Amino acid sequence: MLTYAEALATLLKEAHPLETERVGLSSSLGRILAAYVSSPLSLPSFDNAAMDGFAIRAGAGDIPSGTAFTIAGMQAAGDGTTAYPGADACEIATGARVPDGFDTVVPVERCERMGDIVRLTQAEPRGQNIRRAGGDIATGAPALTAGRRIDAAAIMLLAALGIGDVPVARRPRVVIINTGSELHDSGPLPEGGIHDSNGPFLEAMLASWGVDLLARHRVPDTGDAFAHAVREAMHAGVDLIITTGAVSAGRFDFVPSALAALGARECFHKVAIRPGKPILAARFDGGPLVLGLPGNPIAVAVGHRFFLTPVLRAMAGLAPEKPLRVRLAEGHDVRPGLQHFALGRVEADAEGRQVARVQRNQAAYRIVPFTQANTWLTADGSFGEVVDAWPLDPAAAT
Ligand SMILES: Nc1nc2c(c(=O)[nH]1)N[C@H]1C(S)=C(S)[C@@H](COP(=O)(O)OP(=O)(O)OC[C@H]3O[C@@H](n4cnc5c(N)ncnc54)[C@H](O)[C@@H]3O)O[C@H]1N2
Ligand code: MOO
Ligand SMILES: [Mg+2]
Repeated sequence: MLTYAEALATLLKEAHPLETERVGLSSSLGRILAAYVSSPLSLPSFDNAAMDGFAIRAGAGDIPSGTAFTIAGMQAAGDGTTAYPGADACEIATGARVPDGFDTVVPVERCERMGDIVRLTQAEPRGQNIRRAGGDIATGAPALTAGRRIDAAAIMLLAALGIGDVPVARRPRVVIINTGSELHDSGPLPEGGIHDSNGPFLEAMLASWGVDLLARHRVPDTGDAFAHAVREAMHAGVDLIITTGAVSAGRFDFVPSALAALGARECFHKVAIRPGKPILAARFDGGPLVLGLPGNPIAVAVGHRFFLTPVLRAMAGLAPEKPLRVRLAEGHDVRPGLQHFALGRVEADAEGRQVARVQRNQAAYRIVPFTQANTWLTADGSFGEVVDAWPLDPAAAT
């Protein structure tokens, strides 16, 4: 049986970066920047007043209190370059261009105006209250790095730089296929039925990552129904099919054979991990990649976090994630020979140091501990002094 590292390496060979597309700024939120953005202009692009008051031509040194100037005009925000030949002062608004040769802005609170004369009521250091051109970012300087998930802050900077559209990674076209005759939506259940939790979970996680979800099918435990859903997904031009259930050792575990019958090339089936051991990956040459997750919900959560997320990152052109190494508060014995993924919490201990605790009473089928965890902890063999910690929600990872 493959180790996790071997299985992941095999899988990532099949996950190629998707093409880049350009999107308008207003539809770029949440997208992953596909290329480095350097600043096309300097910000601010001209020297402008930081305060409402008077622009002064102070000349050499600071301006003593009581100095008076004749006001030659008014410079409003948005006015172009206006020269004030021979003048030493003009009224100015916050954000307005500082006229050439003027070198200080005195706020209205620090002077008094009589007609077209303004007199300083306090000494004013030269050069005050001017936002210098390029003071925020210079032309050609790095603005945003490739791989950045575009958030509102990035949009503020891109808009300030006058950038109207950005290169982003194309979103993968994904189809989810949940298998199980026992599965039902919310509401009353027939005898033996259960509510489908894998489907809504995967749909939510993929929405927060940002994919183009073409469909979510639920199929009964027959290979034909499953094959029909796979064929429909392939006609729709899907990049990635995620299935849940029917990959283990039972009579109704038809996914491996159904995919083989459809011509998929199996990349691996069963990995030395827990939860998630029966996981499967297959590839339709020239077609989609298939990730066959086990049916147990926590195995689906592990499959999503440690197999699907690395695939989504590779398709978005992102480098593999790096976990945080943290100290374990207490030991946690596990079955040797398997790589374990345990739900946990990373918190500051009494001394304020990051420490990890494994969630108690978690099992491959229990869902409640998942809602109380804030991290996944991984270790091959027993959990010793330190473990690797991964944020629960990969969209939050950088
Ligand atoms: N003899 C063996 N039995 C099992 C083994 C094994 O090695 N030998 N592996 C166990 C492990 S580990 C897992 S994980 C499960 C995975 O089995 P399948 O992938 O075949 O999944 P199913 O049998 O279809 O379902 C398992 C379990 O999960 C429930 N389920 C399925 N889909 C959903 C869904 N969408 N929402 C909520 N719950 C779902 C299903 O009702 C079953 O209870 O196999 C073990 N068995
Ligand atoms: O893969 Mo499992 O260990 O039951 O979820
Ligand atoms: Mg089964």
